[in-house]
Amino acid sequence: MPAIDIFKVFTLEAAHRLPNVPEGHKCARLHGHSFRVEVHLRGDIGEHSGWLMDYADVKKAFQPIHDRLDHHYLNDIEGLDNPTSERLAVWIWEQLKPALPLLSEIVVHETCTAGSRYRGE
Ligand SMILES: Nc1nc2c(c(=O)[nH]1)N=C([C@H](O)[C@H](O)COP(=O)(O)OP(=O)(O)OP(=O)(O)O)CN2
Ligand SMILES: [Zn+2]
Repeated sequence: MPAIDIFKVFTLEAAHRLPNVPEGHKCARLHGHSFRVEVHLRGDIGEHSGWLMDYADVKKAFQPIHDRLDHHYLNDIEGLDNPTSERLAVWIWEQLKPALPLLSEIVVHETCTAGSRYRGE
């Protein structure tokens, strides 16, 4: 069976401010986003199951992370004192990788037009 990529998308609402931006930058002010997080996995399609992994199991693995982020002030979370979308993508990867060894990519959409992609490299 060939290798395949699958993904599941999660949404969460959260507030943040960026403490290290230049003086006067709009992102130094408290504001919020409807973040969209894509969790990608890569591996072989199961011979019998016909899938890589049940999407429901991806959702279960992501739930504790969703609980920590959704409707929270990101700057208060350990490891997210400067919660850029780049830092958030790496943070989510580090939280999720132990539960999802097939994790291949995290994409964080901070707005409709901007975001980050992390592949654990
Ligand atoms: N490389 C990064 N740049 C910026 C980040 C970031 O996390 N990484 N974050 C911000 C802000 O938090 C902001 O929320 C997003 O910025 P921006 O795309 O400028 O937001 P707008 O919706 O106002 O964009 P427009 O396309 O101009 O409407 C800033 N930069
Ligand atoms: Zn922002």
